Amino acid sequence: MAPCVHAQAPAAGCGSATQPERVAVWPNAPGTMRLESIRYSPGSLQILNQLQLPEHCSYEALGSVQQASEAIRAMKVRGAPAIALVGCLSLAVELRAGAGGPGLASLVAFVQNQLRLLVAARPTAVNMARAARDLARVAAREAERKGATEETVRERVICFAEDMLEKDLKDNRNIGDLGARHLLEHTNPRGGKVTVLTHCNTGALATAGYGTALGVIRSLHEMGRLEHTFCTETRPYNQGARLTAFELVYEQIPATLITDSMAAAAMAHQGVSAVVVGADRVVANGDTANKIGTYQLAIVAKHHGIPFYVAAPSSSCDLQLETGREIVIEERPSQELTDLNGVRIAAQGIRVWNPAFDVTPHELITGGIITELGVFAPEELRAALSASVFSEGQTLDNLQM
Ligand SMILES: CSC[C@H]1O[C@H](OP(=O)(O)O)[C@H](O)[C@@H]1O
Repeated sequence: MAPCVHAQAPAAGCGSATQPERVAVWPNAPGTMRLESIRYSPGSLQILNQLQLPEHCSYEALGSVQQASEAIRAMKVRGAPAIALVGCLSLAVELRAGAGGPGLASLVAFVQNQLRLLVAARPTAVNMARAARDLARVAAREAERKGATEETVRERVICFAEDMLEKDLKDNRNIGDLGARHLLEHTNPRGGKVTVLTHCNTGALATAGYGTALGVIRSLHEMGRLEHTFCTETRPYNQGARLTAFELVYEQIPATLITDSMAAAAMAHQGVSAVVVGADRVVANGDTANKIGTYQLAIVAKHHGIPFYVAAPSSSCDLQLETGREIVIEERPSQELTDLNGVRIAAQGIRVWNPAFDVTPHELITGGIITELGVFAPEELRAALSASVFSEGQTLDNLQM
């Protein structure tokens, strides 16, 4: 089968642990380079194993949906957009290898079953569920078309999955630029520059590239308007200390790592202009599920009168849920909290609660919700999105796949 026109060429590695090798250059951004969490070419999918960052930079091939589902559940690859991309591209690899069938009906059923497996891996982020609904619809509609063959069904699903890569990168560029401009207009830049505090990892390691909240920081830096970044370590998985710090150092963006417990003091004494975080699921009223610790950052930002922004593509929005109370919050193994690099740090016998996310009420998102379509107040989101990108109908939860 001929590859869809936009398949990515395989890229170089990411070099040594401390000095990662430079890889593809951002479109329209002279001089900056990017890390790649995902490497894809027709029939081949590799992920950067993020459990080993920042010490070791190694790519792992994923040849099946089962392997992708295991890698997502283990958080070798994480980040709402990256999870959806890896899930869908793993299905594309399987289909190109001839999996599924024989016959149109069994091929469509195979696609639906594989997508269910991927959606179940991590339930809070909506991106995989949204992509699964869309891909299942693409497969079913092609199979119903007069003259359809197994080949055409495979090709339609593969092209849809490959399209997602380019779209995510383009969306992140828009999120970065729109968010940077809004932030500069709505805060009081000292000397024309702003200081931003961010949480978890929302950069190239959580997406197809550039990032969402970290994309805003990249755009500010590219405009010469970023004074400084504070990134929180983001216990217990340490996405900030291990991944965001890695990206910021890699691109020589001025930044300081702080513990999660230092965030209030940083907002009180370090001239923070704005807080910008990512999202795993933004619902219709603007309530947002994001990495655990986000909710308290929003409370502290409100106390200090610092604008609090959520940056997320429309693919992270779920208008079929009215409020954040409906969002399923993933709970993760206690070892992620009791152990550090395989060494136990918590007292034996202590009970553990380890929710991977919390929900920030829309009232605390005072800066706005930055999407690729624009920056919206929470109360504007539903109208802004439902007109432009959301095909209503099938709900995400009861995927009739
Ligand atoms: C653009 S990534 C969005 C989101 O995903 C991260 O969660 P995880 O690392 O557990 O997959 C974090 O909540 C980011 O804000």
